[in-house]
Amino acid sequence: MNPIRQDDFIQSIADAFQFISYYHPLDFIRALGEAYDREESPAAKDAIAQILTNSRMAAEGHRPICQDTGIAVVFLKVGMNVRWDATLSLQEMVDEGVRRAYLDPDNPLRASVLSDPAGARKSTQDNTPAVVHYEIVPGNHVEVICAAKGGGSEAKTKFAMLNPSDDLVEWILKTVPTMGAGWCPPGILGIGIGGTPEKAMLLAKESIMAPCNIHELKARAARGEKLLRTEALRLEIHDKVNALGIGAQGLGGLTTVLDVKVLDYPTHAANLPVALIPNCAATRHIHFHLDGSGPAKLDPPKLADWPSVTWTPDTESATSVNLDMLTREQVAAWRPGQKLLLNGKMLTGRDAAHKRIADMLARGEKLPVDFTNRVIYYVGPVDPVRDEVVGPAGPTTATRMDKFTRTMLEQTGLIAMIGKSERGPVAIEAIKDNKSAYLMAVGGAAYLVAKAIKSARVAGFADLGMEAIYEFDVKDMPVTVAVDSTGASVHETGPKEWRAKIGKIPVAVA
Ligand SMILES: O=C(O)C[C@H](O)C(=O)O
Repeated sequence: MNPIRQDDFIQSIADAFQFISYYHPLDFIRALGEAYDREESPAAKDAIAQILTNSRMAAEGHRPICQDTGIAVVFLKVGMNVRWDATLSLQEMVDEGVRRAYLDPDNPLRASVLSDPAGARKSTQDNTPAVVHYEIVPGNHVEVICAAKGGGSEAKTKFAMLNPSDDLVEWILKTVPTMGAGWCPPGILGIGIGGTPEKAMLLAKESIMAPCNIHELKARAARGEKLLRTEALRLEIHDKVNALGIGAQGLGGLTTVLDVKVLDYPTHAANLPVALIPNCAATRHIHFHLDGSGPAKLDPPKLADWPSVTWTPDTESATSVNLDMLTREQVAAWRPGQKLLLNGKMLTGRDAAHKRIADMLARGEKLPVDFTNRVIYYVGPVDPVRDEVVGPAGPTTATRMDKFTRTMLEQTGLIAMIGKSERGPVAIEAIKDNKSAYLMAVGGAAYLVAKAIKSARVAGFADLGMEAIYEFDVKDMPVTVAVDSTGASVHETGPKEWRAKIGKIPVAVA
């Protein structure tokens, strides 16, 4: 075997991260297309239609599926007979590939990675370092898996050290509803069972690198074939989680998970460790081998393989809203589930901007931006290229902004918010008290949403990069009223309604 050349390895990593930024795995797209066909909840079906349309647009335009282009995760299985023609370490080579991919001038990806996580939280600018997992295996080639894992789904990771006599499925069915919709369902659940706590976590992450194939398991079960314990668990958890009725984007519906993956490992007699890692609607990973014959060749999928679903704004039933003339009375009149098309100017801000605003207000300082009668969009966009005004710009998880909501509504003049997923009790109380509202856009439909943005400028906190405050001018940006001025929330009513409709399985729900 020829040695693996440093530049071939680096180029393969760079190509892989570019490729997965705009191509969903086809198995995932097929599973999502089948979920769309099956879905009976109108709100969930509309959300899946946006995700599918966005996916095809990203594949066509070679622009990111999601504004959160992820943290780079790489699994390497290195054959014991592999020889290298390289001077850099494996971590350094992976990081150089990630750097090239994320700084590619044709399709720059978002720099989401921050150093000093418990302190200054400063962008590393190029999304390095990657998180690399190594295994040394027999053989003379290198097997590589590259995944771009979004922060919203990582945030919903769960771990428990159960007692050996505890019911693992019961724990999962109690836990999934507590994860809300911030992990952007429909997606995949990865479950790692056994080993030690860190081993269970790694198994859960590794499990979601496999293709969606639960339909094959179902077919085998229907033929009466005997399934392995882990395969039977996959089927049981898949059906029972979907029976919870959480649905796409937590709006209530038939499909919450497209697949469930399980990997296990022997464990100590006193322990039953279990890790749960969800993968979002922007599931992105790719697998390839290197054997010294050159860089990896990645086959682009054909657009004809995407389901023929095309979402367009519903100008007939949706209410057009002029943000430039918006009044508190109009906001108070919106009702849960109402579809809106937003027009005019909005401000943006997410985690770092909210923290800084709260700190400035506490010190009695003047903010750089006037929020009076304005709407804020929780987003961290990708930088624009060519004729774009902004890159993909889908919503970020709103619950992280809950603790700032009362301050924003009562001290800045803000009148409404846009994000994704549910709001927690603290935010809902603040919304009710201030007769405000919370609107949701579809997480994972970032390129489609960005097409509604007609101009963008940084309005404050420029040093925060993608977390700066922007002003967007939008035309027909699609959102749904998720919490109205009375505190009614579609994320509570939707899943409850669909759980009752599906409701055949007696499960313990938190
Ligand atoms: O960082 C983002 O833009 C989104 C994040 O992945 C989230 O889902 O909250």
